[in-house]
Amino acid sequence: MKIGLVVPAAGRGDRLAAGRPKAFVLLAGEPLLVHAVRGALSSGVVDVVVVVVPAGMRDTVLELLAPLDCPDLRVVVGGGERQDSVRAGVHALPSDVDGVLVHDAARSLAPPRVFVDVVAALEAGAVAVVPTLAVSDTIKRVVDGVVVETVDRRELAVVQTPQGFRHDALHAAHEAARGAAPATDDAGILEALGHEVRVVPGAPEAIKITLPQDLLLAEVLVGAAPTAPVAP
Ligand SMILES: Nc1ccn([C@@H]2O[C@H](COP(=O)(O)OP(=O)(O)OP(=O)(O)O)[C@@H](O)[C@H]2O)c(=O)n1
Ligand SMILES: C[C@](O)(CO)[C@H](O)COP(=O)(O)O
Repeated sequence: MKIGLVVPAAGRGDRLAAGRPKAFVLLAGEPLLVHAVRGALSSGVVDVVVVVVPAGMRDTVLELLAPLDCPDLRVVVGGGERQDSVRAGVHALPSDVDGVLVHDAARSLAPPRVFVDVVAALEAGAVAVVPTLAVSDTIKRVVDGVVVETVDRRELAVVQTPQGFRHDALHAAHEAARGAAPATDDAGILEALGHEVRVVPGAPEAIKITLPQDLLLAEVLVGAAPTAPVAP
């Protein structure tokens, strides 16, 4: 399959409040976006890269990503919501792409193994694939300050990116969702149309860097990453 990668990186990062758009905040001396794209390329499964950026940042991104040797790099400007940015990215893909990986710049430490697993599921025939982790806390539904239910966490999953889709299905779903209330992930848009969404194992280090404490954790995780292959 020919695989396109769409990286939404056009968010403001209000919750991180780092004084610049989040994708350009430094982690171990490099922008979050560079970590995210490098991780995806290391998987060896990506043929085309579309990065979706804030207005005015196109040249900066081309310069930042030049050393990574992206196979076919396109940079487009995003929209007001994540969903608008992903749609702009999907529109920038060449029509001969078969499968699409949508991967948040904010999940900078997603390991190459997850990209490989998501693409393998697409190649096995899935229309939509998400990496998930089990929930480790007890989860309750709370209404007006009162617990109304303890949810069975065995049925719950934390959902990450990269999320993988058949190109035609993702394009059609994003078109159908134009103008609707924004979804928090792309799989949700396909679910709403009745598509089956498969799961593969996520990765604990693929945290979404959202709050200042997430960036601190990411610094620790980068420092803990092995720099050489680990002997069996
Ligand atoms: N209009 C938007 C909003 C978000 N994103 C991207 O979507 C990913 C997940 O979004 P989130 O972590 O919520 O980022 P922000 O919207 O930047 O965060 P905040 O809500 O704190 O401003 C990020 O890589 C972000 O850059 C985007 O491309 N376009
Ligand atoms: C797509 C996502 O990363 C999956 O967990 C998440 O839904 C993005 O959410 P955000 O509220 O836009 O950060």
